[in-house]
Amino acid sequence: MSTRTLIRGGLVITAADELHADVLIEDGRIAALAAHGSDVAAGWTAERTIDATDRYVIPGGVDAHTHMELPFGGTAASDTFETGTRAAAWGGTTTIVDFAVQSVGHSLREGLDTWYAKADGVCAVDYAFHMILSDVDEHSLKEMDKLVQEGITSFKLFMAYPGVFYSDDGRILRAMQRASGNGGLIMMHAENGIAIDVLVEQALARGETDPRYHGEVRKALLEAEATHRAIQLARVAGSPLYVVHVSAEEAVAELAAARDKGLPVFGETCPQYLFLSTDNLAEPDFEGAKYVCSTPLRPKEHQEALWRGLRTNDLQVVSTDHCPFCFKGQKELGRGDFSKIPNGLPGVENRMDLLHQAVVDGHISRRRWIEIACATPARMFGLYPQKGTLAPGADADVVVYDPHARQTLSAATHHMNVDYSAYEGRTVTGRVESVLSRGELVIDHRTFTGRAGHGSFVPRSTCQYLN
Ligand SMILES: NC(=O)NCCC(=O)O
Ligand SMILES: [Zn+2]
Ligand SMILES: [Zn+2]
Repeated sequence: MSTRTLIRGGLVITAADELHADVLIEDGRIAALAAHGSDVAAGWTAERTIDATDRYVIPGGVDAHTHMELPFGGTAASDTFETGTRAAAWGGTTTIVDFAVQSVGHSLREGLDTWYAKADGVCAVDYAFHMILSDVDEHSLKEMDKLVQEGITSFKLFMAYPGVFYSDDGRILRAMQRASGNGGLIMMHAENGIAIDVLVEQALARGETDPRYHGEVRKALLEAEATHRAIQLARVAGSPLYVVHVSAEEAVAELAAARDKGLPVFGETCPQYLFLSTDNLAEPDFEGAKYVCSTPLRPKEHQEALWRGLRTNDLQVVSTDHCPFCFKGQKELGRGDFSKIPNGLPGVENRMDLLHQAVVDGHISRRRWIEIACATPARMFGLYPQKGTLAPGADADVVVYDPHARQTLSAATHHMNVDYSAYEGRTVTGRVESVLSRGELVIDHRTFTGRAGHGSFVPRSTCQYLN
């Protein structure tokens, strides 16, 4: 049976356009858009009408970098696929791309099947997977081809974390060569992990154990060096490259120089690098542990380069790298030794609001907000135009957004399964009011009306951002 929903009276914003239009949804897809008051829109009827007067009507957010339940440092990220996708819905994100993990000594298949099982039947919104390569060998290189066919079209490699996820340059080059043949996109955690481990050892030997030293040893120059090296390896392999969680001004400069040469090199940053800094890492009484992630938070001066990169398109995507660990019992594992603090910050619920605040603050335009948070991640990872835009035929993943509401971000009110907010007490302008996922209301005027299991796995095509 056909179900029709009408969203009346809002300002529709996509990466390409802003239009005062009504949106007709039928059978989980956008059926049509028509100007308010037009004969076409006036003729529409529906079982359900949502009043979006004085509201924005925007595509559901696409968060291309999350880690639900990621095992890390002897513990695991505290959001499950159930709690994490519910929090995503609250924050106006209707698609996540999470990272399935290949463990050393195991196949990609085993890792991917573990992630399918974790997510199956529990997600509130749609999800897709990238694959983390931790053990590049002949077998896993062949498996990459099969995964691309299966809709897992991007592969993350780590120049950091020796002994865990780390790949040396030879393995990275081989994976890039394979990706250049099968259409996969290589995503890079670009930090010189071998050098960082030396600096960690030396810092601890000097008794420098507080969280702030996490930021000091993970030097901006070592992010820039790894970014430069990854770009050169990708050139040699003839593959495109997407650098994840860029935080250092010097790394942005490497990306900009590569892009000036016309190379297919892309960069992602995250809200924590745009809004937080080493000042947070230096908070007393071990509070700085809440802000330990890698790449690390940088001194405030780096933020302007990130905003500029987002405006000039040297950075294309803002994802969260959502990887929450509770302060109690998880971050605390690193009391007395910063290198034992599990790395990662919560944020899947906050991204759309923080980026709207960036619109209010004049860093980016409204359309650029939608471009970096919805449209480009969808195109970068082969989900467009099913996701990331509002156009006939697209999935009806729609957010009704109140641009005037004021809210104070806090662990007391957020829905992520983590006992602190990285943005505690920060007041932002703008708030998600209602959210549809494939035409189903999952947030209805600030009430969760979704269900675990509504979210489906979405196979992806290859990168659509190259041309
Ligand atoms: N980013 C972070 O600190 N934790 C998650 C793992 C990663 O993305 O490197
Ligand atoms: Zn990473
Ligand atoms: Zn990550």
